Amino acid sequence: MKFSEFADILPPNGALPANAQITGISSDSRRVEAGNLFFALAGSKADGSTFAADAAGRGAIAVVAPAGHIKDNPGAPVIEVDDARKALAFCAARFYPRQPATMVAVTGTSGKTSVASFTRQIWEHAGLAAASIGTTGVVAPGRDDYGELTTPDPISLHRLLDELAGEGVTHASMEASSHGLDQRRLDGVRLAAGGFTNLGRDHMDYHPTVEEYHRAKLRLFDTLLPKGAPAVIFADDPWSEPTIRAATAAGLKVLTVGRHGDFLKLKRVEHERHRQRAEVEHEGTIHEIDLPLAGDFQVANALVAAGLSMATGTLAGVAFAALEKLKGASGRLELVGSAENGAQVYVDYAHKPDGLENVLQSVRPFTTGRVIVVFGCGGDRDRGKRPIMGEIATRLADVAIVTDDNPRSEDAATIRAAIMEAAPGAREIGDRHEAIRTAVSMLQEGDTLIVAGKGHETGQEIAGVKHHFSDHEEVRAALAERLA
Ligand SMILES: CC(=O)N[C@H]1[C@@H](OP(=O)(O)OP(=O)(O)OC[C@H]2O[C@@H](n3ccc(=O)[nH]c3=O)[C@H](O)[C@@H]2O)O[C@H](CO)[C@@H](O)[C@@H]1O[C@H](C)C(=O)N[C@@H](C)C(=O)N[C@H](CCC(=O)O)C(=O)O
Ligand SMILES: Nc1ncnc2c1ncn2[C@@H]1O[C@H](COP(=O)(O)OP(=O)(O)OP(=O)(O)O)[C@@H](O)[C@H]1O
Ligand SMILES: N[C@H](CCC[C@H](N)C(=O)O)C(=O)O
Ligand SMILES: [Mg+2]
Repeated sequence: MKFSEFADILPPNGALPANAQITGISSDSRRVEAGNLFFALAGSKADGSTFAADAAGRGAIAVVAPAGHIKDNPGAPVIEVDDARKALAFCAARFYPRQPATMVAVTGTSGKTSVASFTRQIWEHAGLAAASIGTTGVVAPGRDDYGELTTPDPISLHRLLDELAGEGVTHASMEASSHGLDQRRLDGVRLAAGGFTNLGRDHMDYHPTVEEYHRAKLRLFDTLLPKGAPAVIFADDPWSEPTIRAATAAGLKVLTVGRHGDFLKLKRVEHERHRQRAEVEHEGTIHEIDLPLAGDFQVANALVAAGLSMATGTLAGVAFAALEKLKGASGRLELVGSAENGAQVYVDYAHKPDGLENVLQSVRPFTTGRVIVVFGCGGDRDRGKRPIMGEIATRLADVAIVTDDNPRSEDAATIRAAIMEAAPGAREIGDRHEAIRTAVSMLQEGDTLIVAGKGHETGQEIAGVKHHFSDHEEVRAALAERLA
């Protein structure tokens, strides 16, 4: 691709002719190849500008950097821009030009993975070639790839979107994490609609205040979506109102869903252990929906997904019929097995205060015995949530077992101690394998066990090393041991 093809994104540079061939785009000097445009990004750990000479040495044709960051001549032309991350996102979208024709993004503290997956499933039910992109990876016709980030970096994202479009995918739903929005990872995506689930405490290690965390999420509505595009907003969250206000001010077509919703109004819901029966009003007609999923929060996720599919052209009847066939995303209040006495064991991805609170509350009405929870908190992540989650677990569960969940570079015992401080009466069993075995061995008739925090994950990261670990496998093995 010629440099001139980026003319509306990058300013001209006397040292770089308009017909210079750009062979690729990179934001990591270690991966630069001859002829690549290198984007020097100021990150959380390093300033990419310090690697400009390294990139030039590997053959970078030019370095795009924030104004004033590169002081010495790196050995390649320097192109200064106001916002290097934004420039990277747009250049990536130009370099990998194809995207599925209908793209939607969902943001919120909890429920993004579920909504992205449900939206894809509704589209599939409607006979469309659909994909979803998020925490659990990429699902599309003929693909089920594991992912590393919730919102991929712009280069990987646009390479992926281009491939998907090339494979015939016309509809795609993606998760917009607050990191992704803040770092402009999806600025170049041509979005048709956006969704909002809820807002709670999360990533306080990255965003200084909850208001700034909310503002990062709002970029989806006030910056990324084109005027007039539909914004499907869950209406029953404390943060719904400010989100609706921002989306309205941005000129979006606000469609609210939930008990306070106008577009999809939840009139009545009956929660059962493994399903929910909901009555939803749409344009004056009441639809009865039998949602085959555990967890009352899934009704909210299903409504946002239905709203996103309908806002992009799926007929109401088709969307509602699809809800009755939904499969939960892996590890989202997923029933993994039962003990011989009927006690049930769920694996759930709750790793934030709101998520934990929700999941423990959801199973209480169907638990005649005790609610038992095994959980921990990740290392190198928000430290403030540790005591909060300890308090929630002891308040809402009858038995709380505090264990490890990806200590990463931190001392695992210190993380557990911070949780235990606010969890009087909780048991501490650091080894997650042991913690799950102990919890399964204590199951009595009527009990429900929630193994929280890892969901679909297949590793336990300790001191920078990822060890294979699956809550699903551990639960199954512990249940088998009980029977043996
Ligand atoms: C804190 C954070 O979000 N970091 C992300 C960010 O890295 P960064 O820009 O801060 O990188 P940095 O290490 O400071 O380096 C700055 C720049 O120098 C470059 N560099 C560095 C070294 C070198 O030798 N040469 C070089 O060019 C780097 O490539 C980078 O461009 O941009 C990178 C590329 O997009 C991401 O891979 C990286 O994600 C890290 C691995 C991460 O753990 N991110 C998590 C926290 C995250 O993003 N999570 C969200 C939300 C999860 C959820 O709740 O669902 C997600 O979307 O997954
Ligand atoms: N609408 C919701 N409201 C509250 N809690 C929810 C909701 N949806 C899911 N949860 C809880 O949050 C956990 C994670 O759900 P999900 O993966 O769909 O969210 P997410 O926003 O993608 O999370 P992450 O940012 O960690 O990827 C679930 O296992 C469940 O415990
Ligand atoms: N995307 C989230 C996942 C956290 C999952 C939990 N198991 C943990 O390790 O804290 C993060 O990287 O912060
Ligand atoms: Mg997710």
